[in-house]
Amino acid sequence: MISIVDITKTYKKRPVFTGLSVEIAAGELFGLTGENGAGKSTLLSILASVLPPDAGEVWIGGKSVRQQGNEVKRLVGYVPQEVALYSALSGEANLMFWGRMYGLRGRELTARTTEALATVQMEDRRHDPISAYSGGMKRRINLAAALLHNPRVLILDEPTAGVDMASRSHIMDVLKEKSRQGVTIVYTSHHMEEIMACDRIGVLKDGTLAVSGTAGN
Ligand SMILES: Nc1ncnc2c1ncn2[C@@H]1O[C@H](COP(=O)(O)OP(=O)(O)OP(=O)(O)O)[C@@H](O)[C@H]1O
Repeated sequence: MISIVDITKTYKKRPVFTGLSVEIAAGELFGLTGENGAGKSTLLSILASVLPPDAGEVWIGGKSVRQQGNEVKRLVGYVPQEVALYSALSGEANLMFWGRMYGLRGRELTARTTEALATVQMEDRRHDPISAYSGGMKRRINLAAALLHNPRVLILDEPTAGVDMASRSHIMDVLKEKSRQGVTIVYTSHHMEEIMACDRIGVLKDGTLAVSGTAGN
């Protein structure tokens, strides 16, 4: 489902990775970890078609992130590390906004918003403005926004950072269920137990990716 072929990325002459390749199968829950600055967010932004690689190619569902970025974005739900929400609007209004951006309208938009709020257990605070949410609640709404259009691929940059333990374990359950339904998930975390729950683990270090196990396992 995701094919990363020999990609290179350099910031101001400092290489983040050189010649990185990996295949991620449909329905796989792939955990990515590594020290601060190892390049996890950079790799995820490339997969989400937000940042181009300097060289190499990434294919998602057979589409090139370089040449078919807009089609890739339709296939992908992306949660960046920074929370991107309108603080004056309620959680529900933020989700409705994102849903419209994904082309959802009318009853479908309302139903998907309600479903996403339930998935991240935020129904009771749906009408409160984002400015009244805790950091963990904002992360949960950000994750809900990525789920709205039922994407085939989820790219999640530390979706549980700042989230309390009970909600983290609920989010992991949601991700495992999505993966069982065939959604391909690439997920970063600094929590070892969350990484260990993945089908395969990739560790980024010194510009290379060491991967445990075999694709499809
Ligand atoms: N816009 C940028 N300009 C210059 N250098 C950058 C930029 N973004 C990231 N870097 C550098 O690229 C390297 C990888 O950063 P990245 O944010 O991908 O790491 P990370 O593994 O996600 O780290 P963390 O665990 O802290 O989130 C770091 O050395 C970082 O300083």
